[in-house]
Amino acid sequence: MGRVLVATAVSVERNAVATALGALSLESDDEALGAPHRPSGTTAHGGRGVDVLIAGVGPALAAASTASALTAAALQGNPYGLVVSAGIGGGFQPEAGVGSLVVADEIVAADLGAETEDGFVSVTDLGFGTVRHHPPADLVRLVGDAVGARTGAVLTVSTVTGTAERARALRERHPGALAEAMEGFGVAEAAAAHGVPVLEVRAISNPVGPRDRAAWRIPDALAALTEGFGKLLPVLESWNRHDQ
Ligand SMILES: O=C(O)c1cccc(C(=O)CC[C@H]2O[C@@H](n3cnc4c(=O)[nH]cnc43)[C@H](O)[C@@H]2O)c1
Repeated sequence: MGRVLVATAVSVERNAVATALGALSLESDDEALGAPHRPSGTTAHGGRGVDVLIAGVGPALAAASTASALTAAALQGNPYGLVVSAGIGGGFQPEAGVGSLVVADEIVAADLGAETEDGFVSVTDLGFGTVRHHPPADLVRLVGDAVGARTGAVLTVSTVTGTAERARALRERHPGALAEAMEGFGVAEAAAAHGVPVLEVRAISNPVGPRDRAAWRIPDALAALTEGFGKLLPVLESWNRHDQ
């Protein structure tokens, strides 16, 4: 069975996933969400071939951290067979309510492009690179069913949406979007560079829209993440065994 790398952004997310694995131990790490990121000593090693990495906030750091972990594992002759970007995220309303889970069927770099007089133009429309990755459809369906999550596009943004206007603009450009977060596309780029499939799972902590940081329900979302991973792990294990 291939090993699984779960890339979270911050320690509370790593801990929420590691709790589901029974792998919470380790480095005493009291970093709160929003506190400075400490990149060292950040991996929880689950007994089930699953490692949970604190990859950092934002697509660039998440990509660099994930690529480093994938390269190190490959050089050690023990490569990963699947990468999962996991954590909390903003949910587009009313589809993705606070406390619910979303599984990405598409991981989209939503602000990678150029503003023009005629609106936003993605880098692919400018002739460069890619702005979307697709997790394996069978895995998305299996995981969505197992954890009771909606499946749809999850947007990766470098700036958390803070106005109704921007939320509306994102939904107009991406009608299938259920959630936004800040790391999925970076994690997916690293996975793609290594030829490894990717999945993204988000527990919704806040609505996408006007900024109201006090209303973020982070503990509820982290509890949903733990519960979701408890149900998801057997699916990953069996998918790895049978479908790789
Ligand atoms: O309060 C702020 O201004 C602020 C600015 C940047 C980052 C944060 C974080 O708390 C990190 C958010 C962390 O969680 C994910 N997340 C959660 N909700 C959202 C959202 O609505 N839009 C984008 N990302 C979100 C994200 O993946 C980060 O890792 C706060």
